[in-house]
Amino acid sequence: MRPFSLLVQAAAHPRPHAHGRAATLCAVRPPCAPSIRTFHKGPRDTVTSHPHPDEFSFERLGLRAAVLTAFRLAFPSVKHPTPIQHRFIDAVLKGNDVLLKDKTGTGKSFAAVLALLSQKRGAPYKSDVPGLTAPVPPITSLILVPHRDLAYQFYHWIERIHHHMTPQESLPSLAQVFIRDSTMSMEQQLAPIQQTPPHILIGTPQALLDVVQKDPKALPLDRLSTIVVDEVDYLIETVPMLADKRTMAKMERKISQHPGPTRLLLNHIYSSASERMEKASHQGKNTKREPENTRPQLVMMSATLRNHLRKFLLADSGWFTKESGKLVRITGEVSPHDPKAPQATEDVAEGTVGGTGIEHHVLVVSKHGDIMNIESAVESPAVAPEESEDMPSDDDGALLMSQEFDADLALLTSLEAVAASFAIDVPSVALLVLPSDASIQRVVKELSTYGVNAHTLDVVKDKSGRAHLMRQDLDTMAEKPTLLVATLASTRGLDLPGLQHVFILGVLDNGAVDSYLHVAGRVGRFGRGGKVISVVTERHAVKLKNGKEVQRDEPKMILSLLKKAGVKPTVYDKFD
Ligand SMILES: Nc1ncnc2c1ncn2[C@@H]1O[C@H](COP(=O)(O)OP(=O)(O)OP(=O)(O)O)[C@@H](O)[C@H]1O
Repeated sequence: MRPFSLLVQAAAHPRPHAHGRAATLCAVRPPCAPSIRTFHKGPRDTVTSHPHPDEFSFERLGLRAAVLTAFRLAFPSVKHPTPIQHRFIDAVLKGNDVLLKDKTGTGKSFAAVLALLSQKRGAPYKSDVPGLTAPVPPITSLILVPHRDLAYQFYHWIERIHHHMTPQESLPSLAQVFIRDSTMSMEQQLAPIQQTPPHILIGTPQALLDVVQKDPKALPLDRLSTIVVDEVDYLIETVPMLADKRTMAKMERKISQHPGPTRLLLNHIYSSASERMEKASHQGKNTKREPENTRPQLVMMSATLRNHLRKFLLADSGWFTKESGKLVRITGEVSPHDPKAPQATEDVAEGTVGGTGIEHHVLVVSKHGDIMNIESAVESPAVAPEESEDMPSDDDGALLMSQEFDADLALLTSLEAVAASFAIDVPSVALLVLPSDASIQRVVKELSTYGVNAHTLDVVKDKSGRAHLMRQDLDTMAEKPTLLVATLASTRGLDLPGLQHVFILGVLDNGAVDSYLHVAGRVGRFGRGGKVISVVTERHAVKLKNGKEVQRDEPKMILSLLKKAGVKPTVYDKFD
């Protein structure tokens, strides 16, 4: 079996040179200024994603020599950092807190890895773990990710670089993954991390929170130098500005009563750090010299960062530094839907789909099983209809199909459309993303009855420590094209550079634009092209859990979200 790396090796090439605009670092005013609810935007560091080799080089960034040499050998196709990567790595290595937003597939996560690998490791200390007598080095950085596949992707990049490092420390001392694993007890999972604390620990917030809640001393989180939160808008829930203030208040109450694991974990880490720093300053200790008496540097990033989340992070969370000039905000090319752009509203997506060469198609499945391009898929821009009253909302509970609509027929016809497109259009590998409540197993089974080589998308680590796609012999992908099937929850941030086609079944996340942007962003990475093909069902009645019947108009929902995302559906020429 060939490793997952082969997908990565087919990695994107940088775009042809484009001149980057000079960027200015900006600092956000310390949150101790005026009111806690006041949000100081400050100037943004807005730069272009395109590389400019003369100005920007990995060599100038001060990466650790061993890391630089190994990275060059492991990723020969990655020649120059983009201006944003340059700014980002520089800011991280200087110890600043960073809030980064740039399009999907522009190398944010990859740049974070290079920066973290180059960080200095703290001095060994006497651990609290029973039975551990010799001093151990601290965990330097913690990377928080929304799902296991992304954790293994980070791990895999590090593994590839580690392979070329000299002198070579052991891989577990460089990086380890900590995710929920039902096959092992928490203690069994923790043992290798406690025995050999890694330089970089990659984990999901829930798994780490489980540990902290059971035993706050089990992991030395009080000695972390840096915390990176990838896909921050997915991990931290905030309430958007709504016209209905009562609903907003209700949602805010819900979040404060039941904060998610990332909030709880960061609250734990940063409030403990503040307490320690306060105590140390009362005792007159020099906090700079004692790692356990400082707060960890915080780096957060995503391709989509709504204003309400940004406000929460910068003004209310209390996690970012209050030190003047120590917080760097970096924003990629401004999308036409950025709040700075004319007519933009809070409700409009603040992100764009990564590649410029991505085509967006929408196929509509009729009640009678016909498949056709969405009506407005022409050269002219699609006009999105107004939001309708009868569109189901999250509060209505899960949707149930009504008697008149044959959900099974719709599903099978949609899968038939995917199977047909896959057969004629996909040379090696494609991704099919399903709604969160769909059964991957059933879809994989149905697709195989249409002769599709379909598999669950699953990145795993094997016994030798290598990360790869489960059950995938990537050697055979070109001979036997493969369709990887996943749900929305497990595709965030995933990098499959060979991917040129993403199929989306239905309208994901009830029409949330950001979800579409992230799924679509699995293609078109680093300037490559790709196709995003949504297969939706004609308007039909659905029964909600509360017994109410509403109309679900998927064609209308998708047109509305595409308009917000700033993209136009074009005709998919394989169908009428
Ligand atoms: N400077 C570079 N030149 C060429 N390729 C690069 C460069 N930096 C990263 N890449 C490649 O680009 C791909 C995308 O990287 P990455 O997953 O870090 O993007 P991202 O911005 O984090 O995406 P997302 O927003 O979807 O999480 C990877 O395959 C990586 O190897």
